[in-house]
Amino acid sequence: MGLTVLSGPSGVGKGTVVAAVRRLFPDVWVSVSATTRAPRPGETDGVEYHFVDDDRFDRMVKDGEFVEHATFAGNRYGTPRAPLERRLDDGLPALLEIELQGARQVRTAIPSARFVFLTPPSWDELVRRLTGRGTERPEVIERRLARARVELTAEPEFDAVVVNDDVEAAAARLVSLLITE
Ligand SMILES: Nc1nc2c(ncn2[C@@H]2O[C@H](COP(=O)(O)OP(=O)(O)O)[C@@H](O)[C@H]2O)c(=O)[nH]1
Ligand SMILES: Nc1ncnc2c1ncn2[C@@H]1O[C@H](COP(=O)(O)OP(=O)(O)O)[C@@H](O)[C@H]1O
Repeated sequence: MGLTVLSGPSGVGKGTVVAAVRRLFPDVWVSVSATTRAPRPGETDGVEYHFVDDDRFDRMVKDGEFVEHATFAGNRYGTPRAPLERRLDDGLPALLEIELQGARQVRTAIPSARFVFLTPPSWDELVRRLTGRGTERPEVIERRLARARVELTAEPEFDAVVVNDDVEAAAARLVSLLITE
């Protein structure tokens, strides 16, 4: 049981499925990324993300503090190296929820990781979910949907594909992948 990387287009339900995975499998450790995105209502610094400004993000990049980092829809995101390495050194399961460019960097840095792609039942359903969440302005949704079209073509790069039709079923499938050698 090592590292599992979960990717998939914005709005597919990664956050929702990861929350269900935590309930089914409380031993899983989920990395907390750093981001320059502004917190959404209800998000707490250090819980969903470490919210940092651009200067701090630059310094973290320069100091080699990230396993991977990428810009997504105008904001920067990165996986802090030290907590992940501690967890993997102890041989415990770890989960990263990151976008495609970051997943590709992890594939190079940690080739033994397992890569899982979460996909929507249909394009229209993805649009409905991203719009229905109501957390982004229309132009941000457009940017994320444009990016989603690109990300969906990368599905064949992944070791496993999970369709997020039903949240609990998708979460159970992800847990089974997390605990498989
Ligand atoms: N490369 C990379 N992507 C990340 C990281 N943390 C989050 N992301 C991805 O960045 C994208 C945008 O995340 P966010 O703004 O929280 O929106 P949401 O995932 O649609 O709720 C998603 O695809 C996340 O999986 C990270 O540390 N590195
Ligand atoms: N299986 C599902 N069926 C219907 N709606 C879903 C499902 N999974 C997630 N959602 C909804 O879709 C929206 C986007 O989910 P979210 O977890 O924020 O996606 P992501 O983290 O991939 O951007 C949310 O409003 C969420 O409640």
